Amino acid sequence: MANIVAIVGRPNVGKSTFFNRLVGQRKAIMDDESGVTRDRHYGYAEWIGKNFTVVDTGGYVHGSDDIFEESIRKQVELAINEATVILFMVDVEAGVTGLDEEFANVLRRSKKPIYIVANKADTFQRGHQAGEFYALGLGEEVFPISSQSGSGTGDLLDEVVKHFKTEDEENPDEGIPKIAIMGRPNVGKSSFVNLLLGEERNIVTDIAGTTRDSIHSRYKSFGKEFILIDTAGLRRKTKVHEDIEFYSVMRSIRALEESDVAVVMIDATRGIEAQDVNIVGLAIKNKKGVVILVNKWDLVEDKGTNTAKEFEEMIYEKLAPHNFMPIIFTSVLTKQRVHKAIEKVIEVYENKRMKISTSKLNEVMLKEIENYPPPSIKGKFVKIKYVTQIPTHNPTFAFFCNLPQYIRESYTRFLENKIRKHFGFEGVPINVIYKKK
Ligand SMILES: Nc1nc2c(ncn2[C@@H]2O[C@H](COP(=O)(O)OP(=O)(O)OP(=O)(O)O)[C@@H](O)[C@H]2O)c(=O)[nH]1
Ligand SMILES: Nc1nc2c(ncn2[C@@H]2O[C@H](COP(=O)(O)OP(=O)(O)OP(=O)(O)O)[C@@H](O)[C@H]2O)c(=O)[nH]1
Repeated sequence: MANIVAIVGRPNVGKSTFFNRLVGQRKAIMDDESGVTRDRHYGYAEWIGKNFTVVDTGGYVHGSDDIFEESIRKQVELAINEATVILFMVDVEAGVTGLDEEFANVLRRSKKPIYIVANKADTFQRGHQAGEFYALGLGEEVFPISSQSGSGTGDLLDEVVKHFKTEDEENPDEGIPKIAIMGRPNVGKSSFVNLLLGEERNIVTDIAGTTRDSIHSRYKSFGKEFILIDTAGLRRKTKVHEDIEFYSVMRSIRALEESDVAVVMIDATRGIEAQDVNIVGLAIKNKKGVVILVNKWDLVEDKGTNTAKEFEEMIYEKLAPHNFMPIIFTSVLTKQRVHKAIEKVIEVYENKRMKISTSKLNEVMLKEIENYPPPSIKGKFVKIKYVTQIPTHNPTFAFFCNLPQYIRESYTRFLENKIRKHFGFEGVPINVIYKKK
């Protein structure tokens, strides 16, 4: 089971700053204007050898009937449901505010361990003022910290990790593909997700809560188990338009980072467009498996025997030199080939984890290399001695040779093509690297 730390608190106390410090990347969106962190953000962190997930909740404004704020409130509750430990962040500069008290009232109902994190305690003097938060009558202890400088965070984390389960527990999600569904607006992402989760919905496990909107929920659909990343954002449409594009891009990127396989949906009625090419490029750059769905296939009129083939060629041409992604023609509306799409995703995931033995690899590849050795450059002859697959998260092949610097890009493509020809790896980016030997 995962260890989850949720950071909650009213807007502008420094949740994003603290989150970024823990996660070590600028994953959350930060802004001086309050209320900017509008979505649940999560990332992975580590403290003295213990790994955990950090959830940064957006600002929570009580008693408002604004839909957007309502959804924020829900997300906070969700975070609370899912958390192993709750960090309730307050601001020593501001002292106890009415909103802090309202937060405390909600949090008091939670049975989870809660720590009050008194942020912006940049100086010793400020640290002393943190004592006033004991008045909230909540939590195990108040920890003065400065998210900006990092002071005090170590003591806090030492306490927090005491609540974690031990590391040697098996990851229950090991071997289950994490899927991100990507694509331009209106291509059918929500419909696809709803089809997967809707009628044949069958939640296998949830990290903690019972809600379907869990951060990493495992589903079984069409007979396959998988984890959909950040589906809440896909299915729940807010009525607020400001910055929606920005947030949807952010969400896609985040979902992509967390996933093993990206399902990229293309609209059959529009063909492949620049934005689609960008999305696929992003997935490949991130070394994710890719499955392309050409959706709304039902809307394509007068389909002949070659229509799909022509479509495929057009896509590969636009994505050149990448031609390893499977393409499935689907209609989410009529459920045509949706089952096949899911099967393909699982297959690509398995390809991504595939390991080829060194003996097999050398047997096959050294023969190919002998038939077509690296062309000599400036009188230099490159001699490749052996090849091995390096144990990494995505297929990486190291070719050991005398003069790695004299190998051209085109020869790398040749090697990649031969690996694919013999061993498959459909849908998965391959790394070919050279080492001096
Ligand atoms: N002095 C000081 N300022 C801080 C510290 N941590 C954060 N801030 C500042 O406080 C402001 C709000 O920080 P954020 O991290 O955006 O706060 P948030 O709680 O995520 O805010 P919302 O997105 O509105 O929920 C920013 O201007 C930060 O630079 C700190 O330790 N000391
Ligand atoms: N004919 C047809 N319509 C479809 C298909 N898939 C989705 N649609 C329709 O296309 C429209 C957009 O679908 P959504 O699922 O909302 O698309 P989305 O990609 O989630 O859109 P955004 O949330 O804007 O990014 C809806 O009216 C769907 O009913 C399909 O396979 N065939």
